Amino acid sequence: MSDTEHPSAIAFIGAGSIAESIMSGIIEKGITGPERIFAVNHQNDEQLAYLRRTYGIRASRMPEERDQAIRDAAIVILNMKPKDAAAAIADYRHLLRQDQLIVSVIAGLSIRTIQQLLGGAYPIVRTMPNTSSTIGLGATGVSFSAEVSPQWRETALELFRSIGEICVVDEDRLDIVTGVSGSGPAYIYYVMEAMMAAGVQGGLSEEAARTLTIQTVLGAAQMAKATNEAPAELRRKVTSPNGTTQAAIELLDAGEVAGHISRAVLRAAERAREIGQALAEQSLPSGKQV
Ligand SMILES: NC(=O)C1=CN([C@@H]2O[C@H](COP(=O)(O)OP(=O)(O)OC[C@H]3O[C@@H](n4cnc5c(N)ncnc54)[C@H](O)[C@@H]3O)[C@@H](O)[C@H]2O)C=CC1
Ligand SMILES: O=C(O)[C@@H]1CCC=N1
Repeated sequence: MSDTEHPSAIAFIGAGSIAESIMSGIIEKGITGPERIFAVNHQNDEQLAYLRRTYGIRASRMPEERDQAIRDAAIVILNMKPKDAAAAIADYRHLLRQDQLIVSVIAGLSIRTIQQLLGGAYPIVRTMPNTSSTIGLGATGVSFSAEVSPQWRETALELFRSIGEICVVDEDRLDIVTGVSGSGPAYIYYVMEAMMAAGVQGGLSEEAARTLTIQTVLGAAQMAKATNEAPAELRRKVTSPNGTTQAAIELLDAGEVAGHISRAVLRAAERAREIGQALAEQSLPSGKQV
């Protein structure tokens, strides 16, 4: 998507980890010029200065500049924590219009609740990206409200496609997308931390343990993608009968690690649902806190 085809200005409300991942990815891919990107956060001016310096975007909490930028934006991306969503939407909804595309990356927050908080049938793209979007290797689940036109759908898909792989799913599947790929990078980092620590414990330098671990994870993911073989088959090829891998896997099996990982993914999905339910209740007049 070139700047001339889609000269849309994009406003990020919330300027933390995931906002930075998405904006850096779309700038890196040349989706839109950094001068067309605006970001605002709650109170961290240092973070906004960092984003201006690092990416050349516009970022400010000055009311005039902020309000104008949000009004001018064709696409507004909501990037705050679930607990802050209701207050943030209340702060900004007077600036938003139904001819803008509202994108949410907020875990659990349903399209219905967003529309309730906005007070109208705004076109909403609900997504679940991940932080690997920073380097164009994100994995994003996407679903649309009925109000999103085919043209807006394509624009949103191109936006997220430019920073990685996308899967369009029914909205009720976004919680399990959160469990698998939204939170997913953290599980892989968790395994990497343990592999590196063991490498050092076994006598490697930190640098060697880090290099070998990163390359191993990268190579395993690339192999799965490039060969299209099932992970179980790829694992079989590493595992010599009665060899080192078998010894390691037996230990993992004894600890029911695969079951724990599956349960962890499902627990993350369940947590997304809980967050969503609390937000839905909170959006009602006598709502409770998330
Ligand atoms: N970090 C991740 O890997 C992913 C996060 N998400 C979702 O993204 C959202 C943000 O997560 P992070 O970036 O990790 O959080 P973060 O804490 O790094 O950033 C949140 C941002 O929201 C801003 N904010 C809060 N209230 C605001 C308000 N009233 N007006 C303007 N800005 C406001 C904060 O100032 C901060 O810049 C969450 O809802 C999370 O579910 C989704 C996918 C992956
Ligand atoms: O931990 C969280 O709640 C967010 C959603 C997916 C990744 N980070």
